[in-house]
Amino acid sequence: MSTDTAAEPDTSFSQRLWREGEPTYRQILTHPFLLGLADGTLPREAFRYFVVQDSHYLRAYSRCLALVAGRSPVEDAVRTFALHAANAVDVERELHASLLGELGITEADVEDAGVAPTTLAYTSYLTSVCATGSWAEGVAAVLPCYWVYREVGRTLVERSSPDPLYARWIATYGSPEFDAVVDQVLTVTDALDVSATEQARCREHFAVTTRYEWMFWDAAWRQYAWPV
Ligand SMILES: Cc1ncc(CN)c(N)n1
Repeated sequence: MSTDTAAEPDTSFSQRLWREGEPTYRQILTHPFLLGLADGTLPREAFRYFVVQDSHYLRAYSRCLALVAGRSPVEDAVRTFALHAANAVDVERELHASLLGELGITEADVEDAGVAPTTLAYTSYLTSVCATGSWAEGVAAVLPCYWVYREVGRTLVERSSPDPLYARWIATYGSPEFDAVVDQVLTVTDALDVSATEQARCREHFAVTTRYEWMFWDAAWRQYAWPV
């Protein structure tokens, strides 16, 4: 195990990663996009932007999961990430297909909208870490995408939203099925055998991709487009 686990024997690796993202996570919970989603006041245009960009994001994300699966030295983890690359993203794709349909957005509209700056920055970062970092770095980089959404889902699901579309989005991430998917990845994370140097890099990736999660909602809220 890592050289610095002895310093914190009762703290799991995933909990140490979470600490790096926690200040950002607290700001995520009070972001106007999520407050609006929960109370039903989120403008449709912001939600449309989000769903379209998330379609682009998930295409890149499933490739990142396939990269993480292929680079795993642990067979169980190969299976977990390969299944997630196919199935877990499928579940979200189904959600998107139904949301896109109800919002009147076609596949052609998604293509025409193109990849917005924040989506490109986030997916480029993920792809580069998953392709060129160590296996553990890849796991740490993809983890906030699972974990932040689960925590947001858990927080919002009790009160849900008066808007049925927003309620459906909340229900997906607050569901026991999504919970189980995230638990699988946390199990892999806590079994990682990482040196102190690698742990530091993992913590940095976790902090960065948690910030990108905030930025992704913020870009939708502002409908941030290429300035030139
Ligand atoms: C940007 C983003 N981050 C996370 C998730 C949840 N897998 C998502 N669908 N999109």
